[in-house]
Amino acid sequence: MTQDGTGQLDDQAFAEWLAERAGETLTPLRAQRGFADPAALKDAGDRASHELMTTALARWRPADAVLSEEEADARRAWTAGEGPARLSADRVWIIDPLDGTREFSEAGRTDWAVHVALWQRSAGPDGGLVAGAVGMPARTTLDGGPLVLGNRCPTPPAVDAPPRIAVSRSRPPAFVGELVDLLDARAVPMGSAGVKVCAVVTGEVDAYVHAGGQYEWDSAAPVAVALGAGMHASRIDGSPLRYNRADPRLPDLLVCRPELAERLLDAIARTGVEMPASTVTGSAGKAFG
Ligand SMILES: Nc1ncnc2c1ncn2[C@@H]1O[C@H](COP(=O)(O)O)[C@@H](OP(=O)(O)O)[C@H]1O
Ligand SMILES: [Mg+2]
Repeated sequence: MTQDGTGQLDDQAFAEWLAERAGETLTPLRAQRGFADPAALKDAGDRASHELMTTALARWRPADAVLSEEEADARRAWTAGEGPARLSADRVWIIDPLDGTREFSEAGRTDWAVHVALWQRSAGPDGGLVAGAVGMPARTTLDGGPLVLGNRCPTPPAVDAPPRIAVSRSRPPAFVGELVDLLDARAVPMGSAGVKVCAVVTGEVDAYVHAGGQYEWDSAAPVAVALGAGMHASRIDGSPLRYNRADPRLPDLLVCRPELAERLLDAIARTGVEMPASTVTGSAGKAFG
């Protein structure tokens, strides 16, 4: 954490730098500890990455607030008149130190990620995401470097084929079978919200649909990356995704190629799934193997 110039990086470059640094902590942990005790490996990964990221944020962005999955009270829904500093802050880093924790603890899997997003109050009536990076430390770029997607990725060309829809391996939405039938689509199970959104951005799939439970840190950085690439990102009823709320639950989302958004939203509504009036947590579907 002594790199010269880190303090001068703009927010987007800093987000990418931080995602890459966290990966440098997580990758050796898997090699050192092995996979015999998955629960201990998950805990060690969550802790080490959270520690590195919050230390870096305190050093390089001391005036900003942080919402991390791994902090005490992260999941608490605050009521009026109480709450952490982030609720009155102008800038909040929303981080998931290790997304796809389950896959991180399984040998050979590369579908886990590090999420770094910056929410800023001045970015809209409800604030908005102004920077974001998703690091995938177990995947590499063509020149062998660690894969980190920022918010300036190009939109991949449209494909004239049945839609491929990324879904959770372990907790896919209950309506996914019906959705796939309605669209003559194909479900593509994989781990990590960040990896699934990046698969949309790179053109590996055309959409990512989730429902049944998630928190702001699961989608903030991936959504910043998706919006930067010109993708559609919303709740599954088409309403906006809002961040840095008193209640951090954000249980459903749709990220997809822009030209598919209307068709997908319409098909999701036709499945009869209960639409998200609030942050109600619903039931997840049957897991993929
Ligand atoms: N029904 C649910 N309730 C709460 N969190 C959920 C969930 N389904 C998925 N998630 C969270 O969303 C992230 C991506 O899930 P998945 O890999 O299954 O697609 C994971 O984050 P973490 O790995 O950070 O816990 C997971 O915990
Ligand atoms: Mg997560």
